[in-house]
Amino acid sequence: MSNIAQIIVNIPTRSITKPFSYLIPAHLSFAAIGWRVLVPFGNRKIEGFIVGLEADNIPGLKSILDVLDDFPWFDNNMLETAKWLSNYYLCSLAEAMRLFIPGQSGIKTQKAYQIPQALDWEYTKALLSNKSQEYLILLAYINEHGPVTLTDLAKRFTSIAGMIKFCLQHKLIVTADTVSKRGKANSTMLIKLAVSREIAAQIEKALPKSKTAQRRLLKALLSTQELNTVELRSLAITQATVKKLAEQGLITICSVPVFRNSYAGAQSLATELTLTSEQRQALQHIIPAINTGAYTSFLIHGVTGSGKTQVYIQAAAEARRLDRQAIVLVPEIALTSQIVARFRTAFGDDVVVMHSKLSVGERYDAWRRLHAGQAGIVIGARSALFAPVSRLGLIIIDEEHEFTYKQEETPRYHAREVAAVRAKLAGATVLLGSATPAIETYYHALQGKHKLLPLNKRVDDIPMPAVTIVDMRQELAQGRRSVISLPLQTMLTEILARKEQAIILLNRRGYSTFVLCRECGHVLKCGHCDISLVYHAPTSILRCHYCQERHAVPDVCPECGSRYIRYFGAGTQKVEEALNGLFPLARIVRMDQDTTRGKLAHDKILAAFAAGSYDILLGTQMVAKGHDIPNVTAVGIISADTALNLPDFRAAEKTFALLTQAAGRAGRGSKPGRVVMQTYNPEHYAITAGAEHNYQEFYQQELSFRQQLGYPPYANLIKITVQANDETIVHRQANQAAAELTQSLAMAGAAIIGPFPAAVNKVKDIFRVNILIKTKDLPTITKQISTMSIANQKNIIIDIDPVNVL
Ligand SMILES: Nc1ncnc2c1ncn2[C@@H]1O[C@H](COP(=O)(O)OP(=O)(O)OP(=O)(O)O)[C@@H](O)[C@H]1O
Ligand SMILES: [Zn+2]
Repeated sequence: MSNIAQIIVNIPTRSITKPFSYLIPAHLSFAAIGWRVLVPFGNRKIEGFIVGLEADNIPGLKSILDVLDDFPWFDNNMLETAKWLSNYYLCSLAEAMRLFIPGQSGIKTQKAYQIPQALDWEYTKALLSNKSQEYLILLAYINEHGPVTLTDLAKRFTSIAGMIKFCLQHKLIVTADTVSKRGKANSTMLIKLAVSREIAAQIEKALPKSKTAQRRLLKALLSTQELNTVELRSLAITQATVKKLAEQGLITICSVPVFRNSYAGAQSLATELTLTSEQRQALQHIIPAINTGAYTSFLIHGVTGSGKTQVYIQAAAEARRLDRQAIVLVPEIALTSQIVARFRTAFGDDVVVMHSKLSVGERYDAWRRLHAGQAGIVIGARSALFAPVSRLGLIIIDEEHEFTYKQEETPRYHAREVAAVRAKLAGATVLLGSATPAIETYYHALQGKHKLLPLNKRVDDIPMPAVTIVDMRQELAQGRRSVISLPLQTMLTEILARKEQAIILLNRRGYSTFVLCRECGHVLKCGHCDISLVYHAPTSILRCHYCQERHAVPDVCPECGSRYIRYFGAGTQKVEEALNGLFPLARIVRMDQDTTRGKLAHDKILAAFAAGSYDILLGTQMVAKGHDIPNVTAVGIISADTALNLPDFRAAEKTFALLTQAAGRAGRGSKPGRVVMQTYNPEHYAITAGAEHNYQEFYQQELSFRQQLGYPPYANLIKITVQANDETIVHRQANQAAAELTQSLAMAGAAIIGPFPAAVNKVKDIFRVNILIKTKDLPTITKQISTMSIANQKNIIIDIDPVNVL
């Protein structure tokens, strides 16, 4: 029989990647893989998860102290998903499993005191004879209630610290830690009669008149069989009364989980809205798939404003009807309060929202409710994928093309890939949704990996907005130097006069994006990062957007001493200034990283804008995402080219998606929408196709480009990044790694590109050099890499299917 458990301890640190061995004591022999346990670790007691079992005889092992739940925390599907993750993304099982473990440890240990077993009370009394009575009272209290915490004692005794010190010194008390789980249980107390009704009735009559509460409780139980906490409260019956009757053996107290299912709300919503014929058709495929209980994956390719959310809600309702749970992933929880609100309207308390602002207790509570099946729908960013739902029936990934679905730290997983694995194990349905699906996803859909469900029209046949492309070279030729072109200015003037609203996008924050000496051409750069400093206007400060360092603006060029220091490139602050100049009466609100630092800042700005408190919402890509505001009839894109010129093979895809999404915010209500796109590349297919809302056109062009260069979806990529604070070392190591890779992978038909310095080759004083591997046989290549020395070097990052290749 296995007597040793391998345990991953739950300490939020990346440095612990290996499990530790602990002895399983006989009375806990039922503890199996997946159980959450309490183990000694250093001089602490902490939470751990059993990941392996073996039978062996290793001397000197510490024992597991206790189990923390009465069920295994990891079910088989969760464990299998973690194993897949560790194989596919080349991380340790511990790192993969940690994804399923909510943040910080869920247990709390507190110092406590108790009386040692062999305390000689006679000796103690003698010892304390010249001390105050308080000492004996204290010891008696600890004896009766121990172990007791210092906090508890401090409430009852004054000058407790001195007494504790004395008692510890003389071994009258010993320390013992108490362990409690954070997060309150979602259960309610239920009271029942423990004796027959006849006996209960007799006792009730025999009770003295003064015991009114006890009589009231018995009477109530005689008439209703059982009472819960709420009913007890309404009868004004206290815990003390309940306890008295329980002690006499007249009643039993049990605890039952609260089950909240607000599915009823969904039905009423379903009847209120008449689905569009396209929504209905999509659901005619999705609903039977959910019912089969076998894995199916769908791609809902729906233009902006086609009502994808409603399809998600109906699909979730079907999963709930079958008593299965749903995971809903959104790109960024702070920007998606609208979808959360719609799910809440439909499902009420059945929805659990996971976000980083939850406290440990709240997070735990959410986890427990999902685990116990008391909540059926979890909405959150990519990490919600690891929610402990044991009856998974549906995974929805909204805006599936978004890059936030890729985690940029170990384990570098992509939510779309992991969702497929989890769903396959659980026999669940996957719904991917987007107006601009990732090239890979659409390609895979055409290959049959996802069933393609198009929503080609906006609800109510609302037309797509009309887009004007403005060639900024022409503007300049006509002597116009403003960041706001004439067509954009005209459009804004018109809609402001009609009391309609506008969204203006510029995906760069700050005032000026670089500062240059006109005399010698020197560009001011961060001392720690190889990137130009951004000028921020209100504080007149230069900031590095990579390490956040601040610099004062120099009076003269640090290179040549010239006074000709000038500012170039426009950020959101500059556009705000220009808009204020052109439209002094318009109410303008800016939303970018600088204005959304506070909690709920995004929500506040968006809610105020949606409520009509502002006329123009200006900001970075966060203004372009998913918002559904009927009075927005105009969208202005200051620079369609911000992402286009980056040396990234996904530059066009990013540009097309952002333009389409941004344009899609216009004209979603009864009034038609218009869009102005400013660009220096008016002929580029990402821009022309974006202006025509023509995904097919973009897809065809982009696919042939990918095919020519052998990029995804025609091959898989692996990015190897070597990092070090010394430039020579980093290059030497990267060259070595590349040589090693070439030698061992060439046979397997992989192409090795590089090493080449990262686009920003130094960040926070760390130099970075990349190597890219292209392969059509990812499993073989990753397996090969896992055996190489680079797989175990701390300063080398291996990124499977990287989203960012820069
Ligand atoms: N069947 C329907 N009848 C009437 N209105 C609907 C219907 N379905 C959805 N709507 C409304 O249409 C609007 C657009 O829907 P939704 O926000 O789901 O679009 P979307 O497809 O997610 O768009 P985007 O990709 O731009 O985020 C919303 O205001 C929604 O309430
Ligand atoms: Zn910096």
